[in-house]
Amino acid sequence: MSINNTEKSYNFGMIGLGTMGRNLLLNMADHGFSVTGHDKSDKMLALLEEEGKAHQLKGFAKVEDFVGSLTSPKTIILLVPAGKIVDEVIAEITPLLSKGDIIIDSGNSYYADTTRRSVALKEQGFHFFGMGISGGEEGARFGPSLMPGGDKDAYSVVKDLLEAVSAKVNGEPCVTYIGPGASGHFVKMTHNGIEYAIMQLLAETYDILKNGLGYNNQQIQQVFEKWNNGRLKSFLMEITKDVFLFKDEKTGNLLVDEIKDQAKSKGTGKWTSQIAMDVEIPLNTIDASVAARNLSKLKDLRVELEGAFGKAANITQNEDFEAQLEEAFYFAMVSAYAQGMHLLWKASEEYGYELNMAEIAKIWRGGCIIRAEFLQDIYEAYQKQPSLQHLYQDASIQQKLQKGLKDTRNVIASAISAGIAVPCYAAAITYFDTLKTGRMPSNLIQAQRDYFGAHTFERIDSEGVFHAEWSK
Ligand SMILES: NC(=O)C1=CN([C@@H]2O[C@H](COP(=O)(O)OP(=O)(O)OC[C@H]3O[C@@H](n4cnc5c(N)ncnc54)[C@H](OP(=O)(O)O)[C@@H]3O)[C@@H](O)[C@H]2O)C=CC1
Ligand SMILES: O=C(CO)[C@H](O)[C@H](O)COP(=O)(O)O
Repeated sequence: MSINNTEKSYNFGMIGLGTMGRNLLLNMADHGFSVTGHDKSDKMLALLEEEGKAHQLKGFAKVEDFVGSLTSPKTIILLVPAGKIVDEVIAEITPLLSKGDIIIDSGNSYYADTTRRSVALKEQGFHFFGMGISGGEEGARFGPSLMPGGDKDAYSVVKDLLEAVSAKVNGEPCVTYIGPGASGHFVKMTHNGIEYAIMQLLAETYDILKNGLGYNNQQIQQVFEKWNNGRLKSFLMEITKDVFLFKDEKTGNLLVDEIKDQAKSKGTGKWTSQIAMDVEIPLNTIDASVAARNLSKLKDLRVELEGAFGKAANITQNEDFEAQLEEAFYFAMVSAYAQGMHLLWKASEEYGYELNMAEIAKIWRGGCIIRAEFLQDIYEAYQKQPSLQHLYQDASIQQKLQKGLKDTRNVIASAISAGIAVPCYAAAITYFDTLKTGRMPSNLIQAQRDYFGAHTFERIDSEGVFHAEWSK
């Protein structure tokens, strides 16, 4: 059965019309592209009913009709749940496609799956690329940040479409060709790792304000609102401040107070930490945010241990505490972005992604969940020094970190003294302190390894490896 079918052919097709696919399809239609959709359920019918009059939308309930309606090269974007569904959809459509046709997986697919799919589809003569998308429902509808990576020839076919539908900052589209292979999905995964850390930092700040300083939700909203008018301006700060005033229809209370303190996840944050471990890049702040979601799930154990050890105390505040907290947030936020960029720097080398770090920062300035004023600073840092290993090496960022360091230490020490859990803040300062330690105590680790396992050690004064008979 076809829906709103005509004899017309369509240039781009979307499979998966849920939160993201539906909105991106509407966005494409808004920009005058001739598009059609398909979903395994009857979502196309609902979409046509709601939006069909206002938009030139077509849809097909049968995948054969959907594929058949596309002009060549047939170009299909997938926005279905990541994992085996992507393989199932690819297996369903490839017999209906011809060599040279293009498949774009825009879901949050695991980068190694994208590498596997790229190789397999290339062997079959298809063009394939993995494209990260960020911006949620609103972004997909009115301008997301897009991270396409893989087959460059295929990118040239969809470049105009992607540039048209993406968010714009200073008139420039928030999309760029990221690089070969699974680089698009790797960059999106890293984006989400940073997202986890910033979200957790906002949550820890809420805890400090609420339980440390005794602020109510309105007061917390005001703090975030004030910060959002300054250098901390970001999409996550913006939406978080709104949460504190949102009323629950059911109880009439503020909804935030009615929500369970157990955070869920779909995996991208965990993958970021796992892969960073594989390529030996430390992501202390991001790792702490992944672990914090897991800690949140241990509700019964947390309640039991609160009974045994007691609740956190108040923070004895001085009048500057709020301003110091702003410095601490800035400091910790920088660590999250710096760690993500450091991972990308390493991945570029390790996997041959040839990443342009400035361009990545540039396309994250708009449309995506981690868009923030600070991304302009990151963009400028990598523009000045394209091969910069770490953001902390940038002189202007060094100056800002140095300025807030004393306040940052004071805030984190005060929270820790009061027993308020600040895993990301603590990780941020520890990460910084370790990175600026010229001689770490790791000589002792090597001595221990050699003592119990004859793993050998290296000496400062001579080349080569050595072993000592420690127990003699
Ligand atoms: N939501 C977000 O903010 C973001 C999501 N993403 C990623 O984008 C992808 C899509 O996410 P989202 O839109 O939120 O997910 P949804 O679950 O809202 O939408 C997915 C759609 O795909 C449909 N679907 C499932 N299997 C098939 C199939 N075999 N053939 C055709 N359609 C199918 C689903 O139908 P049914 O419901 O009937 O199963 C559903 O309508 C995911 O990988 C997600 O991680 C990326 C960025 C942001
Ligand atoms: O990609 C996204 C935002 O950028 C998705 O919203 C993703 O689902 C968020 O991750 P999680 O569900 O693990 O919190």
